[in-house]
Amino acid sequence: MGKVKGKHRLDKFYRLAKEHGYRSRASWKLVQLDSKFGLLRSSHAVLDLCAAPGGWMQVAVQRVPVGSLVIGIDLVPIAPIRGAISIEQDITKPECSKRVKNLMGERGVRAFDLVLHDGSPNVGGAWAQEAMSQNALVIDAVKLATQFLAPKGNFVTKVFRSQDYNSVLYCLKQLFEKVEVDKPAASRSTSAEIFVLGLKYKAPAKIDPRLLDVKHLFQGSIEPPKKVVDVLRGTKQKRHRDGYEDGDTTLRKVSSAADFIWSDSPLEILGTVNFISFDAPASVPIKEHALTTEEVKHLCDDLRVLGKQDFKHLLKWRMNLRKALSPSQKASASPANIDNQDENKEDEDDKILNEMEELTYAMERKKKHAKKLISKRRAKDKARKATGMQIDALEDGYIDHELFSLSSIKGKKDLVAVDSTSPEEENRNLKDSDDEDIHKESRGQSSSDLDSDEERRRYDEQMEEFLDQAYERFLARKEGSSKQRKRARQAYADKEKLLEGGDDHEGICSENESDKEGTDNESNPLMVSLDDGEKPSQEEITNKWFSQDIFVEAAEGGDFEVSYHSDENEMQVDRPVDKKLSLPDKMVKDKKTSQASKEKDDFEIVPAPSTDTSDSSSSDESDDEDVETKAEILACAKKMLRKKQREQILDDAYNKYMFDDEGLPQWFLDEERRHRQPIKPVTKEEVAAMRAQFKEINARPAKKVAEAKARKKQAAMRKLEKVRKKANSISGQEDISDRSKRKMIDQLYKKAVPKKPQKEYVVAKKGVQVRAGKGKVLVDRRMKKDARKSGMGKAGKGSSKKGKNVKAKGGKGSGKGPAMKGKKGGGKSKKMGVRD
Ligand SMILES: C[S@@+](CC[C@H](N)C(=O)[O-])C[C@H]1O[C@@H](n2cnc3c(N)ncnc32)[C@H](O)[C@@H]1O
Repeated sequence: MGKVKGKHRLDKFYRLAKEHGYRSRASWKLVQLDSKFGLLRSSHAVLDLCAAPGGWMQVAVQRVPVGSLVIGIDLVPIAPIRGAISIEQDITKPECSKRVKNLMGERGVRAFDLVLHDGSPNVGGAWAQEAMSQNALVIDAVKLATQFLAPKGNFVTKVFRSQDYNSVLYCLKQLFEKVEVDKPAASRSTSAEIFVLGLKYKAPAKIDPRLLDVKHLFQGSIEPPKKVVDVLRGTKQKRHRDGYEDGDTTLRKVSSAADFIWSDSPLEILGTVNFISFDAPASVPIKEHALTTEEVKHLCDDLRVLGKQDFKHLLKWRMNLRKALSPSQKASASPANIDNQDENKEDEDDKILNEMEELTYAMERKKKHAKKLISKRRAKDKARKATGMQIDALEDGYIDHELFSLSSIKGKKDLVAVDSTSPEEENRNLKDSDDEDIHKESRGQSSSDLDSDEERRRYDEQMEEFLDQAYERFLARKEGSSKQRKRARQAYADKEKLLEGGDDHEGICSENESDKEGTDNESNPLMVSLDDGEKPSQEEITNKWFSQDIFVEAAEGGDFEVSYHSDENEMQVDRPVDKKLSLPDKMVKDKKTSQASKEKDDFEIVPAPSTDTSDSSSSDESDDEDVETKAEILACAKKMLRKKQREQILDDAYNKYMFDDEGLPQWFLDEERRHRQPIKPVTKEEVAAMRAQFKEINARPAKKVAEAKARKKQAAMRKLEKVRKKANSISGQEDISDRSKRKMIDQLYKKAVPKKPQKEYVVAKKGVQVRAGKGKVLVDRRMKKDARKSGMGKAGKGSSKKGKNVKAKGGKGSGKGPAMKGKKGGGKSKKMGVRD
């Protein structure tokens, strides 16, 4: 009867039962039922039917209130259990109830609160027969329960899944207010057993004898409606943990193997039965066939526990077997083909289902990924805003490769389109594309992280500030060099001349462009073929570079001057003296080719700036300057980190002097430059604090000093360790008294620990001069007396060692005693040791 053999028998509950000293693993079933329904804690009298070897009895004794009666009955003797009475009887026999009644009389118990039944008939044989006798035994147990159960008492019985199960339920429902069905975890899923609980016995005055008559009861068993389970999608259906769906109460539904193999609707059979039997004579050749492996037989044993793969396995077995047993049927169209079609359909359904599952999973993954990206981006934006830093364009996910790809510009038209896009349009485009970017990102594509207007503005401001500072530093260094200023002014005038007659320069560019126009229409004008036979000369490159709008506009605005040194092969951008906007020195580039320029006359030759002696000022001075500037910048940067302060600094940057008024007299401009210095956003104190920080960093001990200190510390530790060992050995000696041991140990430690230099107060005699050396403090008499008094006060208060010492010393050297006038001090002074 679904008996488990071999290793599987010794499962978790078997081991647990052993550990807890229970006689059977079945004990755990009652433990679990009791935990769920709370049966035992309120039961003062328990009758356990079919109780051997006594596992349930043990649990009952443990869980019932103290002094309760627990009686166990079984066909076989039960070894004594403390707190329980066991009877050797057949529960189907009338003697059994007599014995119980006698015992009840003896113990003064009128009825039982709980009747348990876990009986299994000891009849080996066919399953159906066994199930029948099992259920008959259940009814015998119910009979006893009706005799001995107190009103509202409970009844627990084990039932085997079979056709009679419904009848048992019907019977119990007549007798109990509530009927529950449960399969505790300790009950093996492979077992057909299930537990039925009759709760709150109705205790009817009269019971219809037919209700407890097995023949009568089981004859009228109702055939439950057939319910076909789609076994291949079984996992999607709601599982009935108790093993039964509503209205489906038949436990053992059997189909013969022959029926299953030759049926036209195998899936229906698999869905309706829970056991495929090989007992019928028609199934014998199937059973003996090589294709019917042990695994198949095992699967047929209980279809309820099978999964989708198992059912597929059975269906495959059926198909193969059909082919093997009747090859003629293979060709015939009807049942086999229909089956095949069915199976194919199922397979397809399966595939679709699997695909759908995979798709949903993939979509979820993508969603998660997109969310992650967005949150990452937000976090970065936040961090950037907090620190006021610019985007690190090289970071992953922030590069729009297309944006910087020249290959995306297919022809001149594209280039014109790029050029002609106004900043407003660009911003609009950026905004429009922002949403798209998010979607792109969510699609896992690389997208550019475009700056917001705010960031662009900040970037421009910072760049301008940087340029301003660089130019101011430059001016500060150059100030005083009137020669230089003169030259700059000269350069400025020359530049104007250059611009006036600069048509040639432009002409070259336009000529070059017009030359190529015909061919450039279809090619990217920004991409130059490397295979071109004629490479552009350095001048051409230079011309092209400086012909860009930005330089022309800047030159027109007088921001800087472009000049070209053909002699020195140097191209230079000169800064005007009276403009703050300047380009860094790096703009001066070395010319690599030494090719002579044909158009050298087109450029004004400006001598390279001579190295001023004031520039080569001492390195100390420049270092100081650097530190000062660095401190200023850092102080400023520190302020910029805070939003409010940053906004304040930015606000202050807007003022009425922002724009250079035109037509102002030169002397006024000079004065302005000299006297109207911008107010720095940081105070002197803040800069000083920053400098102090530098100093602090510089003042940190050098590595070697730190190492030396560490070595010293290590040596001290080693010494202490040695002393500790010695002290241990001293304390271990038995022939020395404790006092002397302590003394010796004290001495050891004194030697080991370096002494702190003690302060020594020296009291001078009147009119005698005393030299106070290192560690000596010169005090007058009054002070000395005060010190002694305070020392005595302490000593008087407590019994501390220190106090005592001070007192003793004070006593010695007090008043007119010899210590005061003593000759030890050479008549000139007396020394008095006072502990800190
Ligand atoms: C599964 S065991 C019970 C285990 C028990 N609940 C425990 O925890 O140890 C089933 C018991 O029912 C007993 N049994 C079967 N038929 C019986 C009957 N007619 N009268 C009494 N006991 C019976 C068997 O002897 C067997 O010991």
